[in-house]
Amino acid sequence: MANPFQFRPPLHTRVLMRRTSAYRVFAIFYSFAILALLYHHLIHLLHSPNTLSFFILLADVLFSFLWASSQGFHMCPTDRRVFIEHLEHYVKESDYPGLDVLICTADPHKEPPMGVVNTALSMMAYDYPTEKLSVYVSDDGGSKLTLFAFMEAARFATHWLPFCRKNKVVERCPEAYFESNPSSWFPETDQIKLMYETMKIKVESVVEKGTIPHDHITNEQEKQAVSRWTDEFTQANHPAVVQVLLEGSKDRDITGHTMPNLVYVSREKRPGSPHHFKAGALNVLIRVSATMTNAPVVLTLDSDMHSNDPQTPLRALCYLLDPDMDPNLGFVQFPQAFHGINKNDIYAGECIHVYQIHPIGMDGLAGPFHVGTGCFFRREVFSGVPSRTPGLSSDHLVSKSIGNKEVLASAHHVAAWNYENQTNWGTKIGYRYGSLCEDYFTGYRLHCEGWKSIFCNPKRPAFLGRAPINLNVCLSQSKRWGVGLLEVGFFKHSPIVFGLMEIGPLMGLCYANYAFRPLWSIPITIYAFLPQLALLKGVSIFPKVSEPRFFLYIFLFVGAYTQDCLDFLLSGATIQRWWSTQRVWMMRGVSSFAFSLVEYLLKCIGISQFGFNVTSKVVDKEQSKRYKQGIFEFGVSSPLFLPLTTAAIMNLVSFLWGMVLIFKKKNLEGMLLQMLLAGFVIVNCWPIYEAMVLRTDRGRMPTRTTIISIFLAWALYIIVSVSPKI
Ligand SMILES: O=c1ccn([C@@H]2O[C@H](COP(=O)(O)OP(=O)(O)O[C@H]3O[C@H](CO)[C@@H](O)[C@H](O)[C@H]3O)[C@@H](O)[C@H]2O)c(=O)[nH]1
Ligand SMILES: [Mn+2]
Repeated sequence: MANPFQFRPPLHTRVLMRRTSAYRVFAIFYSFAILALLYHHLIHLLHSPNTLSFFILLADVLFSFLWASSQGFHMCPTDRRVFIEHLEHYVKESDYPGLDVLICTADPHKEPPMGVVNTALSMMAYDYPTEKLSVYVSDDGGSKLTLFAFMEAARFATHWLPFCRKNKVVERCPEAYFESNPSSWFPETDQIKLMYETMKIKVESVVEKGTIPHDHITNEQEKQAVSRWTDEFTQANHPAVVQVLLEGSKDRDITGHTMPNLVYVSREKRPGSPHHFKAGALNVLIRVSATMTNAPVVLTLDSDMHSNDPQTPLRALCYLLDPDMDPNLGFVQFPQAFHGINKNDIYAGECIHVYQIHPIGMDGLAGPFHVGTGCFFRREVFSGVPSRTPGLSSDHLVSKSIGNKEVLASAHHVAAWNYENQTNWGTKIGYRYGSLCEDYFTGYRLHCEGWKSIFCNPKRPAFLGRAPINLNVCLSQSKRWGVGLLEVGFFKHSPIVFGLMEIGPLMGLCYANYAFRPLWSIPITIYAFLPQLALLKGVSIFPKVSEPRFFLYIFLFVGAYTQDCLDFLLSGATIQRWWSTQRVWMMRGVSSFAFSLVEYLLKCIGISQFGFNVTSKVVDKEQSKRYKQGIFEFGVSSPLFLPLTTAAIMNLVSFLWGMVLIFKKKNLEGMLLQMLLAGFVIVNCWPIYEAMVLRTDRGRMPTRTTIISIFLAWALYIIVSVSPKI
């Protein structure tokens, strides 16, 4: 008998990208070129061992390793499409699974509550049956100001949700909607805008003052909630607070329609007991939501990522509800995308490699890594290895109302500081502890357990967040990532050993490529200083133009750069943005990644401790103006800038000295590659010279930093000039 379902139109399709064969052929040629270079280095080192050759060999070996590990991303790049319009052939809207949205925030001063509120409102307004939707907010800042913002938001939501529904608004984050000057102005728009502005002013003034005036508390329930902030209540020492702000079974919007659940959670914190940062916060939310609604689908989000498309959950359902899907599908990852990026994306905030090129590459293997936000999980993923009987049915729904006393008691119980003691939370279940990149680490562990993932990359970004608009913040953020990645690289189940066996060689390579990213700092730093120091001493270290090896170098450099640039252009980015990305890559190499390596080593020998330094989302007006003009922001005298300025000075001086040498000795042939290298670095460092010498605004390079780096460059020169081997 014919299967009655076999004529249903597909929910999604998948194809291997056309560029795959070109990638593979190029990889073969490139590998031979690398082997030839390494062979030559080795022979040379054996014949005449010296420090310089050793460092160059070390740099090239690391470059080669990192290049080889990046090939995992290039063997099966995959393109997918989903067809939301076919979903009705598979499931009725009333049978959609429940969806629990988990949002994290950590600090009302770095993450303004109005931003978090906007994120939550945009999710509450999803095109999804409201009775199946719950939004949970974790506040690691333990701040009554954030709670107050959400009490206001809950009231505003009863107007905002029907407004979006009635007018079919696509932009459901209120701030973004009003900012975009909507062309279709509806009769109620002015009124709702006024309501939003009033709420915003009220919340912002409360946050600024740091206290909630009595007259702002309108009912007994709110009074009780706020009264938990006693004098002993501090950010690092307080009991659990679970506050139901909207209850789907009771609350109605102004048109009488049901509302989604909205729950505020601040887990218990006690001094001296580890709380595992965001991973710990998410695990509490996973448990609290399990006691209250236990939806089979869980969406995790950062506080600054608002929804940009109300149909996003339906896209995820196209995979999660497909009866022919691999039963081990664990999560559907959407890329991080950003708004407010300047024209040339000077800080490479879009991270095209991390959020586009690499996930597309992994999607043809076991699936993309988890990037912390914008990810739809099957709840089961958090309870251990995949079972053979997956279920997304609604029998999971919990029967009691979320405001029920018993339910609230168990919600508080699972948010207690010591709840996880003697359990597998963080080791075998939930988000995994042990890395500051809890997202990457958890995704890795899930893949090792046999779960699969899928990359969903719609044309209209599903979520939009904010990327740092300040170089120091940007470098600190990548320093934190660097430490987190090294923690995975040198973890007992490191991707390079355990991963390769567990998830297959290509996936293992992909994970290893990230785990060892901070190692880029070694070859980049060597190439930023050594050939230049040699140039200052008049020593030629690369082959002459007449030698065939000269072309080997040119091929290796141009080949890698061209492939990367093409990858970028194919993902829709501009060439200027690619240029910025390669520049920031070098900056990270000498600065943040080098710092991560040092910080990680110090931690290993027990000298230092590190924490999750939350990325600031506060926007300074003046800085934001400079950012829009594409001007780099230095301003503070941060140690992270020192390697940048030192390298900038070293390259400039050696280039000028090289010119002198060429004129005097006419030895252009032997020095050409060193001169080209220094010239390339100088072009990249242009904004640094400007900031050191030409600029007068507040974002210029602090004079202190410039002076220290002149001294450092000079000291390096002295060290090298007294060592006879170079
Ligand atoms: O103790 C903490 C620290 C952070 N967070 C939250 O974690 C999220 C991410 O923090 P943020 O500082 O914005 O991280 P990013 O610099 O954007 O970092 C990226 O890298 C992180 C891992 O290092 C991932 O968790 C993020 O999803 C990813 O966007 C935010 O919502 C924070 O509120 C907590 O809840 N508790
Ligand atoms: Mn963030």
